[in-house]
Amino acid sequence: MSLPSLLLVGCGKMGGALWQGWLEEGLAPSVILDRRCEAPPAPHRVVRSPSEIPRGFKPDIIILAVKPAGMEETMASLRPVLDDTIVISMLAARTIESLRAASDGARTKIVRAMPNTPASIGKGVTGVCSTDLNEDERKLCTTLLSAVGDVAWVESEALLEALTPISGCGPAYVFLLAELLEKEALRVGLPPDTARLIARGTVSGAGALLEASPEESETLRKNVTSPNGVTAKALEAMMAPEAWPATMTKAIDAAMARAREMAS
Ligand SMILES: NC(=O)C1=CN([C@@H]2O[C@H](COP(=O)(O)OP(=O)(O)OC[C@H]3O[C@@H](n4cnc5c(N)ncnc54)[C@H](OP(=O)(O)O)[C@@H]3O)[C@@H](O)[C@H]2O)C=CC1
Ligand SMILES: O=C(O)[C@@H]1CCC=N1
Repeated sequence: MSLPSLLLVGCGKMGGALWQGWLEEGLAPSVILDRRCEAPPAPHRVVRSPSEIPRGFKPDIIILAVKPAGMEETMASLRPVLDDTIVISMLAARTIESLRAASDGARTKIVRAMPNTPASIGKGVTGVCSTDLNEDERKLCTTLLSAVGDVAWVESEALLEALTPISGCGPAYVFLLAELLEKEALRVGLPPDTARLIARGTVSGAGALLEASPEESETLRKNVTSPNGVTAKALEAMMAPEAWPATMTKAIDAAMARAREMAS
């Protein structure tokens, strides 16, 4: 598939995950700008600073994946290549308005997106929002983002902010579950190799079943829970109102509050 020329700015945890996912699909960015990126130089070009962007290189789409606090500085350094581009910002908590202000009057369309790291294996979920794009540009962004997983366009930035603690942060909660299961496996006496194998295998197997099955997650949970059996006892502890349900609400609220702090 051929795509417009792509400049990936920031190739760390998230930018690197997108890059890996795109590479698998044969959609490598033309140029990657990152001070540390260790990506092999072909088929794309890796540069360490905007001054090293090849003369004459004209990106159509710029993927911004730097830390939120570095947004203004990065946008200012990109000003020479910003005109007539679509900037897709992956930054948490930075509004379209702030990105537009940082673009210093450039003729650029701004898209705000919230991906997640399973993009590196084509299993990401990306929320997207923009009011700047025409139909073709929207399709183009969908093509690019759907190469690394599912894409959900949302109507407003408020909704993008609402999905950030669910899907953007969500993989961390699942990895924490794997960590905790492994610790419990060790605590109840399993050898380390076995503890690791069964904890990771359980989380990844359940995720794969969830993906493959048409059933609701609730049904899949109930399928494991034999009446009056052992799972029921474990879930009684986890599903008590003050346990996981309350913790999850508290966690999502805390993440949203932090995003509001970072935006101000
Ligand atoms: N990690 C995740 O799971 C997710 C992250 N995001 C968003 O993605 C963005 C990036 O996060 P993450 O990948 O975790 O961060 P990282 O710090 O891992 O990656 C950012 C990379 O960009 C480099 N960089 C920053 N500014 C410049 C610059 N001006 N010139 C060259 N290189 C630069 C950084 O180098 P250096 O370290 O030297 O500054 C670093 O290598 C954040 O805004 C975050 O909100 C969104 C969804 C999920
Ligand atoms: O933790 C963060 O701020 C970023 C945004 C979503 C996932 N990581």
